[in-house]
Amino acid sequence: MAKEPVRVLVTGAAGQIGYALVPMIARGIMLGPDQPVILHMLDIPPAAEALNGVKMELVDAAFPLLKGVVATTDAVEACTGVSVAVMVGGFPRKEGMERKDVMSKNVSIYKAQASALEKYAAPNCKVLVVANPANTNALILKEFAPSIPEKNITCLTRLDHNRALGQISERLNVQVSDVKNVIIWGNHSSTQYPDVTHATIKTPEGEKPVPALVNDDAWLKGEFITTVQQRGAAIIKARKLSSALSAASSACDHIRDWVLGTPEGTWVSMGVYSDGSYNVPAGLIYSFPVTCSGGEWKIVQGLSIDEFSRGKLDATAAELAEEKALAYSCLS
Ligand SMILES: NC(=O)c1ccc[n+]([C@@H]2O[C@H](COP(=O)([O-])OP(=O)(O)OC[C@H]3O[C@@H](n4cnc5c(N)ncnc54)[C@H](O)[C@@H]3O)[C@@H](O)[C@H]2O)c1
Ligand SMILES: O=C(O)C[C@H](O)C(=O)O
Repeated sequence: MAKEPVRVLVTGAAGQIGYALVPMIARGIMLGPDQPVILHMLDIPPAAEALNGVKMELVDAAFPLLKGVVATTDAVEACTGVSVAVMVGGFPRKEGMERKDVMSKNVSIYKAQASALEKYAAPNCKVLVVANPANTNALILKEFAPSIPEKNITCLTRLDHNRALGQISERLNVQVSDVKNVIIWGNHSSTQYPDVTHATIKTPEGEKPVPALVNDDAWLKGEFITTVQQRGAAIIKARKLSSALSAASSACDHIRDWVLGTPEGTWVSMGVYSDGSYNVPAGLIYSFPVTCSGGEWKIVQGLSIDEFSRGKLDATAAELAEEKALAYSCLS
């Protein structure tokens, strides 16, 4: 029997990530090739005409899984009945800015949209915040939507996770699909900690640890980390626009794994509400290694954390605590 369509919200849908993301959702890349979808696209009035153009293109593409399109500038209409909400709406940084420089504009959007989601989305709606500063926008959304369970509010660090996989694959000249279990800890910012301590490569002789195969601690603790931390800035420098196709693809990966589950023996990185695991202060949205099953994520427990890693985990947590304080000062 054909499945009932799922309503998926994309905010900022007239923007560049939105333009890459909505066709991926309509093709089944986010929720699976047998899951029909109804797309809800929200943007602001100055972008209404462009948004309508995106809607026209979705109709023209005749996606078999696409059962309807709502294109609106009304947050209530956009949020009504959605089971997945991908929050991309906001303002991207420009060259030379840090992601937190867009804080004051973006956190107020997330405070306002929290209540529309809380009141009108389907019960158990899964929320993914993409817009920067992603962790702190997600935290503000959580705090101003107290009836949405905290486990349902997440932010995107899967792009950083995928960037780390890509860097290891290039360095070792192996297929990216053979690299797994990197970790992004902390903030989607230049203090994030891309960690390969527990990462492995699939080889004909079985799984081998990445640190032993790379065999260059200076690179792993230096250039590898800064390349991943600075990749967003490098894309902005090259494109004069922030990453879009990789962000859209990673957002699909994030929701797909959350809804459909992670493969056995594999974890991914998600920004989730900290419960104090790994001595990360509770009450921050922090990126952890997680596995997903039955539509729920779970933080991977018991990984060893050496002194180098401990310092990095704490530094990015400290930045998130600062961002939280700054966000509240912007809202007051
Ligand atoms: N977490 C990540 O990995 C990641 C990756 C790439 C980009 N980003 C962030 O995603 C966001 C979007 O990036 P983009 O390149 O698509 O930007 P963009 O400027 O092309 O698009 C953003 C869209 O949001 C809309 N918008 C603004 N305020 C809104 C509101 N209140 N409600 C609904 N829509 C609203 C704008 O009109 C615009 O159409 C930025 O904050 C960017 O920094 C995050
Ligand atoms: O870096 C940015 O500002 C955009 C995005 O967060 C990215 O990581 O590409």
